[in-house]
Amino acid sequence: MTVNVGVIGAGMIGADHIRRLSTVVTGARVTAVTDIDADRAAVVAAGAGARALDTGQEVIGAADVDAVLVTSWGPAHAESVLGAIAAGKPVFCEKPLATTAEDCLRIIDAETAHGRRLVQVGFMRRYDAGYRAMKEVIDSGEIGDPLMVHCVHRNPAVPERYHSEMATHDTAVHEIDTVRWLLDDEIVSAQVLTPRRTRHRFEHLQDPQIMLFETAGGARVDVEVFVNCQYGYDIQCEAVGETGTVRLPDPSGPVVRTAGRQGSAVLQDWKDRFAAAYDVEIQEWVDAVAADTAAGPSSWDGYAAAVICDANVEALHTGRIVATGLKDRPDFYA
Ligand SMILES: NC(=O)c1ccc[n+]([C@@H]2O[C@H](COP(=O)([O-])OP(=O)(O)OC[C@H]3O[C@@H](n4cnc5c(N)ncnc54)[C@H](O)[C@@H]3O)[C@@H](O)[C@H]2O)c1
Ligand SMILES: O[C@H]1[C@H](O)[C@@H](O)[C@H](O)[C@@H](O)[C@H]1O
Repeated sequence: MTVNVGVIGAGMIGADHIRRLSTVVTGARVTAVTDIDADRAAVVAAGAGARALDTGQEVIGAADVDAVLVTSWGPAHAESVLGAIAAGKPVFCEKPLATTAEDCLRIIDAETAHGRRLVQVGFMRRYDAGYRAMKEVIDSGEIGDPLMVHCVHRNPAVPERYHSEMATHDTAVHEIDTVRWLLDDEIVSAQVLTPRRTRHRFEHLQDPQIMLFETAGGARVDVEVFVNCQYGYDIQCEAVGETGTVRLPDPSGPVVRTAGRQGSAVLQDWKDRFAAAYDVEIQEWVDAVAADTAAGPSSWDGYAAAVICDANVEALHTGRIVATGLKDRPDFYA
């Protein structure tokens, strides 16, 4: 079966996923594309041999759309996801699932009422080979119960529009989801420490930030977010267990020795770092849709990320330890 995909939002990641669906992934084709920028939709649709439609609702309702991919701006996600659920169509939504916890809960209610999972959220690190290998080690029990996780998330630089709350919502959200998944544990509190700020930043930005999380099981997680580190895109993660540790492997590249030094390049762009993970993520989504099942990060994971991010932003502004106050996970998402 070929899955016909309709895409809402033809910007940077939307166009990249359309390319992926058209040329990398097997078993899918893009049939319809929309964007509030109609010219952009027309260009991107033409490149994929698809139709450009005027609205997201038209895409969702189209007879030649079996499944929907939402890659518009975050505040527009909830409406499209709710529309797809109402139409009974599977939907892949780039993160965030929605920009408020209330909207995430509306999606959970709609999906639960529908009776089976339709939604997958775009937390692509769960599809990265290195993180998957880490999870296998943790799940095997080889390092004992995990006690601590140390994470580093560094970007070379960010534009002026990037503000202090985005260090949580845009950047650390990846670690928030990844750690919940790696440990199969829930984050119950958040705290943010604010070191001396780098000179290499726009004035309004608190950079770096150190985020401290506690899980329901008592593990402690620290995340260094440093988005103007200058030297490259650097993602690190180490889980420390009772009898050993496991560390995320660095992307491999040739080691060059010359002029009395040895070294290898540091990636500069997050798109390169996770390109393979995006491929696996979208392939697995298409395979699940074709098999009439759903897998991967769920609406519940989208809700949890939203609530934990909100608590973390409150922690940043108040300097306090903030309880995340997540609801109990419904059996539907067990
Ligand atoms: N998982 C990841 O690593 C990852 C990476 C990048 C972006 N994202 C997420 O993907 C989403 C898109 O990011 P981007 O970088 O491609 O942004 P972008 O600004 O390049 O693209 C967004 C596009 O959506 C369109 N749009 C906005 N509202 C719309 C609506 N209501 N209907 C139709 N089109 C609409 C805009 O015109 C724009 O073309 C964001 O939610 C972002 O957080 C996730
Ligand atoms: O939107 C981007 C993206 O999510 C990257 O993966 C992250 O490293 C950046 O900090 C963020 O700004």
